[in-house]
Amino acid sequence: MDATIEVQGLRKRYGPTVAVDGLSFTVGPGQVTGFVGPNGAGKSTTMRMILGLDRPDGGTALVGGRPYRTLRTPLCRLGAMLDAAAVHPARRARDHLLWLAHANGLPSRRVDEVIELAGLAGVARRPAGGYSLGMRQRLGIAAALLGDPPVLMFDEPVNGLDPEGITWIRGLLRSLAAEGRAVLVSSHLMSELEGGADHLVVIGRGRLIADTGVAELLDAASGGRVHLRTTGRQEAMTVLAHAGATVAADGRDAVTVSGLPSERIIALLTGAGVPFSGIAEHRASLEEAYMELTRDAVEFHAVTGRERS
Ligand SMILES: Nc1ncnc2c1ncn2[C@@H]1O[C@H](COP(=O)(O)OP(=O)(O)OP(=O)(O)O)[C@@H](O)[C@H]1O
Repeated sequence: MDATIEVQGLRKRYGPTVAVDGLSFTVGPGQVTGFVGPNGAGKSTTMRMILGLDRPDGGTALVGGRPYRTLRTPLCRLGAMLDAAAVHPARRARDHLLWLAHANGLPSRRVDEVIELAGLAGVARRPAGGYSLGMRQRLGIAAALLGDPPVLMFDEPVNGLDPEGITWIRGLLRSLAAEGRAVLVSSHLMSELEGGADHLVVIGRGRLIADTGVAELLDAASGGRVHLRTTGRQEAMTVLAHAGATVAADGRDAVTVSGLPSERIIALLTGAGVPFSGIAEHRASLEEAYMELTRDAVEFHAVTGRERS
């Protein structure tokens, strides 16, 4: 079976609210795809439709080429965590997982493997009622991994976790993708995906804003800007502007230059005898790139928020 999720023209409306508005994207194997958008953008609704928990008003969502509801061994096709595991407080993690495994025809041996994978070995025999949010997230992830599925989907898995938990999840997602699986992970905070995702599907107001590799997005957002440190700021600005660059003073002894590559800037300044002590190409952060992409969607939400109050 293909390790893919294919969403095509997906639509969902709740009364007057259009939650998902003609969304199409593909989640491919061997990479972590970040599914990003502001609060209310439609991420959870899309994931519920992929899992067949919500019926689309239009469009299709396929897991390995088939609708989730038609899969004969769904747990072995797609593992998902939409909420931190909801477990009876008196039930132990191991028993919860054993019950899930047996209900799906999976061996008890697999339960011990996922307990190990999710880092729950130390607490698996304690009642879940005493678990922290982080431990419940790990239990949800263990359950998603039970069927060893080629496709994984996690809704806001790092929400509320401490830095150690975030680092752990990031590593886990990367290793799952390195095994060739398709991994879709949602977040409303781009910073949570920095260093964790290879590809991004960005949505706003239920619509696709960007479907792009992380590297391409960062290159585009970096915009060829160069930071220059110089004691001859005015002179540097004149020389570079004359050569066609866009220049902006940046503090007392620095200039931001766009429109010229660094080698050309160095050649021009050296030729004109303008001293400079540092030159660095600007690298946008993922957060910066995301803010740029979603500005319109966020403005929309700010307006509707005011209208509601
Ligand atoms: N069951 C529902 N009934 C009515 N409206 C809903 C329902 N589920 C979602 N919505 C609305 O649909 C829109 C999309 O919500 P959704 O939860 O899918 O967004 P999200 O991107 O997952 O947001 P968040 O990052 O806050 O989880 C929102 O306006 C939300 O209020």
